[in-house]
Order: sequence, then C-alpha cells, then structure tokens
Amino acid sequence: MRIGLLTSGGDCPGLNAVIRGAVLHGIKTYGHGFVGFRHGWRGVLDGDVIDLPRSRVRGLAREGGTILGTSRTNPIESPGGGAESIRRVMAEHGVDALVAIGGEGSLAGAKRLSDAGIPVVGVPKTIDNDLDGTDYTFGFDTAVEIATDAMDRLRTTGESHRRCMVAEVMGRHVGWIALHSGMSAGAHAILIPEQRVPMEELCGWVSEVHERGRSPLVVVAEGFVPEGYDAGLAERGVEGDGRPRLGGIGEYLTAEIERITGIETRNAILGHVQRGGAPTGFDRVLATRFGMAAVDLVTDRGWGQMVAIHGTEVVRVPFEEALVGLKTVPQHRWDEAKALFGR
Ligand SMILES: Nc1ncnc2c1ncn2[C@@H]1O[C@H](COP(=O)(O)OP(=O)(O)OP(=O)(O)O)[C@@H](O)[C@H]1O
Ligand SMILES: O=P(O)(O)OC[C@H]1O[C@](O)(CO)[C@@H](O)[C@@H]1O
Ligand SMILES: [Mg+2]
Repeated sequence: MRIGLLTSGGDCPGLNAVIRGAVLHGIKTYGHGFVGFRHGWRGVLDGDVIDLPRSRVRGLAREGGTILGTSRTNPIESPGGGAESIRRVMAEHGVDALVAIGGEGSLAGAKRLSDAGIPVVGVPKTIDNDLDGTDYTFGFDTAVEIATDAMDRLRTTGESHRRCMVAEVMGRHVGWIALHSGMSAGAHAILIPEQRVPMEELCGWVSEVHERGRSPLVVVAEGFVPEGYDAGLAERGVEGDGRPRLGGIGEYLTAEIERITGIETRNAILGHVQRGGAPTGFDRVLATRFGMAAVDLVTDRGWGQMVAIHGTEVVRVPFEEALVGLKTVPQHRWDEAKALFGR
C-alpha cells in the first residue's frame, strides 16, 4: 500500500516520532510506501506531497515540530475541500490510505471523511491531553516538563524577593497541563477552566502562604475564568479561524492579587515555549508506538478508527466513540490538588 501521512492542528513534540515510527514499521514489516501531505489538510486539498523514504525519517524521534508542517485547514468546508476532491487527489498521487495525526478538531474532519468513504485512520495528538478515548496524548508530558522547569525557576526568583509569582500555561478548554505542572512544582494555587474559583478564595490562599513566610506560586491555565466574571476577561480578539485568542488571564490575576492582597506580584506567560523543542522520552515512546499501531490499523483496513493508549496498551477506538466530548479534569483530581493549596 501507499500511505499518506499528515499532521494537523497546533504542532506538538512527538509528531516527527509518529512519522518515523509509521514509516519504519510500514517499510520493514509490510513493504508499504509512504508520502507526506504538507501543512495538514491544506496539502491534501492542494496535492502538496513529498516522498517519505526511510532515509527521510532518520533520527526524527528526537526532533520537535513536524517535518510536514501543519495548519488548521478544514478539509471539508475550505475552498477545494470535500471527500470527492480528496478522493481525486489521492488517486492522482496513488495514495491508498490516509493517516491523520491531529487533535479533536482535525480528527472530527477525518471522521466526516471516513463517513464519506475515504480510507482514513487517526493518531491523537495535543499538548492539552484533552482527547477522550485515550489516557494520554503525546506532547503533554513534554509540555508538563517544560512548564515544571519554568516554575522551578520562578520559585527561586520569587523566594528571593518574597513575591507572589503567577505562571500562565496553555489549556484552552481543560486544565491538565496546569494541574500536572502545578502539582509537580508544588504550586500554592492551580486555576483551571473546569473550576470557577472566586478571587477572594485565591487571594486567601496567596495571603496564607505569604504569611507563613513562603513566596506563593499561582498556576493558571489560559482558559480559566474566575467565578463571577464573564468569559471575555482577557479580550484579545479572535484567531483567523474564529477561536478566541487566549493568553492574558495571568496578567489580569497578577494585577488583582497585588491590588487585593498588597503582595508584590509578577507574571510569566509560558505560551508556545510549551509546544517547542525535543519530546521527552515518554512522548517519544508513545508517539513511536502510535505511529507503528496506525500502520497496523491501515494494513487491517480499520478505517474510521484511531489508535489510543489505555493503561500501557495501545488499542483502537472508533472515531465516533473518541470524539463525543473533551477529556476534562475530573472533580476528584481537582479536590486532590486543592488539599495542598494555601495554608
Ligand atoms: N467538525 C469538523 N469538520 C471538519 N473540520 C473540522 C471540524 N472541527 C474542526 N475542524 C478543522 O480542524 C482544524 C483543527 O482543529 P483544532 O484547531 O481544534 O486543532 P486540533 O486538531 O484539535 O489540535 P489542537 O487543538 O491540539 O491544536 C480546525 O481549524 C478546523 O478547520
Ligand atoms: O498555536 P495557536 O494557534 O496560537 O494555538 C494555541 C492553542 O493550541 C494549543 O496549544 C493546543 O490546542 C492550545 O493549548 C492553545 O490554546
Ligand atoms: Mg483542538
């Protein structure tokens, strides 16, 4: 078979390891051939294709980003989109099947194409870890490592000045990165989109920590909204694709904490640093296994499914099961973390 790979949505560490795992396993085990579509679904619509021989994936497991490039192109509603155009492009390039490596948005597109008869399977990716149907997505562990390292550094400068430090991490709809990096760095408050904490409660935690001689560390996910405030708190307009532009809640909290508690406070927005650079060992292994399993899935003609990890086993999950809703932080995980906030 000749298999076309594409990476779609925000990039994340481990995408290249998926490509390498798929190509090596596919060539060595089955004798398949591989091409890559450039810039996500855009390349599939435009027929923008590169060959992926074994030599092209050498050493890729440790490289960040994606050698194919990515985009947030909608494969159906974009100009030139739809199953018929994609079928035509695949035929022109002799591509028998697609492996879509993406988050919930990109895989929703893959599901619709699969429903329309396109032979496509999925590989779940995102630093946000918000995809249901898999215990982990690769990229998440790397993002947590990067954020933890940044917070360790914020703590030493914070302690030196007896300041409160606010660290804003990614997490548009869910707080997994905030929860894990905050817990790992010993944060005194963690604020996530799933929980609407009032400002008074947050300031209470900050003051208690300061009173016992420590420098408070507050970790906030970009999608957090304090109780009693509306969702438009950090108005920064919208992205090209209509998503609200996030980033800024940390700045807002910093001013509010300083105003309410009188404690000198500083803010750091970690932003895209969390998505850059080499994947951790955990993510390299997960991504490599996902790439290999996706090729097994294609070989078995398991269209309309994605690979996933349940416990330590790589499994197959139908798109329709995996894409029902986002995997949010459950209440008990928040309660567990909250027991360590403040005093
Ligand atoms: N139901 C859908 N049908 C077709 N295309 C979709 C659908 N939902 C989203 N998309 C397309 O997929 C693109 C990527 O989705 P999104 O921006 O959510 O990224 P993602 O793949 O979920 O990855 P991440 O959230 O990690 O960046 C969207 O910009 C949109 O063009
Ligand atoms: O790269 P962009 O378009 O700024 O997107 C940022 C978004 O992508 C993610 O990194 C992954 O979905 C989110 O955490 C963040 O809100
Ligand atoms: Mg998404």
